[in-house]
Amino acid sequence: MAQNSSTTHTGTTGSGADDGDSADRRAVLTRRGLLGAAGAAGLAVGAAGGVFGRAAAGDDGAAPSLGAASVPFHGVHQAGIVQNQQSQALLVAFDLATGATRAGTAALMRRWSDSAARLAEGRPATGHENQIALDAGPCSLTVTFGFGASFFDRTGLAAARPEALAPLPDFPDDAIDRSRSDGDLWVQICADDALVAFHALRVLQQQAAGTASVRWQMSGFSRSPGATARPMTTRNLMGQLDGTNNPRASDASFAAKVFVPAGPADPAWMSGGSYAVVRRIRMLLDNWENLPVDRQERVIGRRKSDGAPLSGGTETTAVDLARQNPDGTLAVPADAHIRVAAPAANSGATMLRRGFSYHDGFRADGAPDAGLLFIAFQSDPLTGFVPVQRKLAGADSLSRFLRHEASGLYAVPGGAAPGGYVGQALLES
Ligand SMILES: C=CC1=C(C)c2cc3[nH]c(cc4nc(cc5[nH]c(cc1n2)c(C)c5CCC(=O)O)C(CCC(=O)O)=C4C)c(C)c3C=C
Ligand SMILES: [Fe+2]
Repeated sequence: MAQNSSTTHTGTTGSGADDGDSADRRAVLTRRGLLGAAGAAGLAVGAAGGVFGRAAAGDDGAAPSLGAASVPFHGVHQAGIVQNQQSQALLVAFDLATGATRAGTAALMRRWSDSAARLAEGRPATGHENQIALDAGPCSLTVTFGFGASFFDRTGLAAARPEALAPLPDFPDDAIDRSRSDGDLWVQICADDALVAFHALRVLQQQAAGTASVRWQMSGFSRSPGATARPMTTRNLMGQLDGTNNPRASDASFAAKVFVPAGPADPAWMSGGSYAVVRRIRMLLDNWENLPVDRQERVIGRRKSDGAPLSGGTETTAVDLARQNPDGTLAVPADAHIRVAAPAANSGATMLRRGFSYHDGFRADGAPDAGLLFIAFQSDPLTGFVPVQRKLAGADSLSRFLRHEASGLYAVPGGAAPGGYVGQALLES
């Protein structure tokens, strides 16, 4: 089965996984044939990096367009994990209807997978087509499906529930709203166009009718492709470059850290899959913005302007946690986020962070309801997210500026082959 890595997405980086060095694996599509010239002209500049960034020409010499960029749905792994973050994300959890059967759930996963594959190619959905994305190409749409712990009880598959899907522990200072957490099914929809993403959401919701209904939904965003003079790590709403020290697909240990291996230790249906931890983390932005920049930098352990570690060098220089200032203090403070979260401080715990910013208006006290939809993919949350968050909750100076308000953990099965559907090996076992 092919890897689903072909895309013309050349925008901002942030997840670290599908970075510039994988550009040669990308199929370069041009806007011709997918979009009308007039409507796409503006988009073409942004997607290619155009006058600002890295440009790539199509086989007819035309610049590839943002709209025409596509990520195949089918592959060994589901799409939406290793690809660069798109500018738009819709996260949605569904609960199965009372009386939903395993067969009915399997039929839903088949419908959803068929639609996700069609939409990822820029084709209309079968049934429930609402024309919302009528004039657009696929815009790097990815749809990623996951199963929550409750999914297994509801479908009579309790015995198949992986140990790794044990409920996340309560962490100190968590303020979790259960109505916006968990869920039987989780769907991550990402695209470089808000209408394309919403179109996919509506199609999936309508195709679920009678089998599953929405439990919660959250909307996130990241940098738009072409917004910066060169492709670079995206910034979060605290203004920091966020994603620098993510594992890279070129790292020898990348697959072992992010994807479930084939082998007796893990369920066969999870082979090539991953576990997604989702946390809605509100930022106390008024407090944060009142902190002088040099103190903000000591909270994270990196320079705000360019992301360089306080131990010296540039953004990509390896952090030297032992380095001392001339006065003998640690260059990267003992409670700095990057020190407390580092794999070296957590028995090698690693995860692929692929979060999105959110902003949902303002709270009664005038503070923005805004922060990070933290999403982390890993081969085992019990050796990935859990120990790191346990440590952060107690020792990270960034935690003074954060509130964890919603939480979810989902088994994200491996990708589907053409003609198959996500979760087939589990639901037909
Ligand atoms: C449990 C895991 C983590 C949570 C929750 C988390 C929240 C969180 N992080 C930032 C901002 C930054 N994080 C950075 C690095 C970083 N963060 C984690 C883990 C969690 N972060 C790790 C493992 C790392 C890498 C550490 C390393 O090895 O260097 C950075 C620095 C840049 C980078 O490497 O990405 C920033 C900035 C926020 C704002 C936040 C919650 C809202
Ligand atoms: Fe972090």
